[in-house]
Amino acid sequence: MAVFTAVSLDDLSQWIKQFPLGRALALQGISSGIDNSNFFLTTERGEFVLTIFENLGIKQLPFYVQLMRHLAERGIPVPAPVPNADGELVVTLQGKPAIIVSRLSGASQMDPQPVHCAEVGRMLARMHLAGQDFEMTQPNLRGLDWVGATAPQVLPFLSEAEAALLRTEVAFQSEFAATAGYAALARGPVHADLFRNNVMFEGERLTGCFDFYFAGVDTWLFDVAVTVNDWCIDLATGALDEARVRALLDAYHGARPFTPEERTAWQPLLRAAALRFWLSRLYDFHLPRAAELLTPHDPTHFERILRERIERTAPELPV
Ligand SMILES: Nc1ncnc2c1ncn2[C@@H]1O[C@H](COP(=O)(O)OP(=O)(O)OP(=O)(O)O)[C@@H](O)[C@H]1O
Ligand SMILES: N[C@@H](CCO)C(=O)O
Repeated sequence: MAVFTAVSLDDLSQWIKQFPLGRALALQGISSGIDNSNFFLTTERGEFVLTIFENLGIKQLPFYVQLMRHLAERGIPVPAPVPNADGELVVTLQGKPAIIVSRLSGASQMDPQPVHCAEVGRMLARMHLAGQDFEMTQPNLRGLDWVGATAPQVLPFLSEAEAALLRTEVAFQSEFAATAGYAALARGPVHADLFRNNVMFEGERLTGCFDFYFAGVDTWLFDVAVTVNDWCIDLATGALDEARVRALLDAYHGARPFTPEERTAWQPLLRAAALRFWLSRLYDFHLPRAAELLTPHDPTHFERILRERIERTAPELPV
């Protein structure tokens, strides 16, 4: 159950008046999600999602929320934050930061086919392009600095084989990040967590994506790698499914062509993306937050993906 802060319609009756949404008519807690309290909110003006932030620092929120607004204004199908009468997007509810955003239609596609992967690839490329003139900046807070700081914290909990893999991969990624080829990669705001559960579909049509709370400025290719490592794999083994990889990459390339530097960096970045989620899952598994209420994600899933990417060359980026 992912409603950590209790809110009733009664609690909202005064609070909602600062928004141009009319009266709140219905409020329903959303049970999925592990980081925030989410509610479907029906008002006289339509369907919305109310999010109360449980863990995110107030300092980071403006980047995420303004980025959603920026992308929504440019026609990318992401939840549009609703400003209050003072133009503020983040307001306090029950003593915590909260936002109201538009509700996307559709449902997650947890068994994606090439047609769905193509939609995701096209949308991701459009999102990268639309983010180019976003003025705020915040690094990817799960980037290489975080990897370097977090790996030593989990190492004491690992088997010898796991520890060896982690050490070797962190060293490999640090070396790669110091190359001129890496420095030449295109960068901008990236979603950085575009997994199957963060995208909505109606049939074969993508209706939107959400959960921007790991967004930051990083290489566009890292975002592509994160997305491919979830959308285009056999979940049991972590192996890439060539037809889905091709569909996603071709569609992305059609909207924003890959560069020669990106073609060179593709295999290392697939590994970087696997490492990032292996490490965050290891951290959550071995060092859970005091108030953690839910079962952490399985770290071995991303260990398998990382080993796969090291052992087998993935389909190359299209030319
Ligand atoms: N704008 C939206 N439109 C429709 N549904 C939404 C929207 N935002 C969130 N949801 C629903 O709420 C659920 C939880 O949202 P979200 O994934 O953002 O929460 P979270 O706590 O950050 O989760 P996690 O960290 O596990 O990804 C989603 O699975 C989705 O069903
Ligand atoms: N997508 C992340 C969870 C955080 O959103 C994972 O699968 O580990």
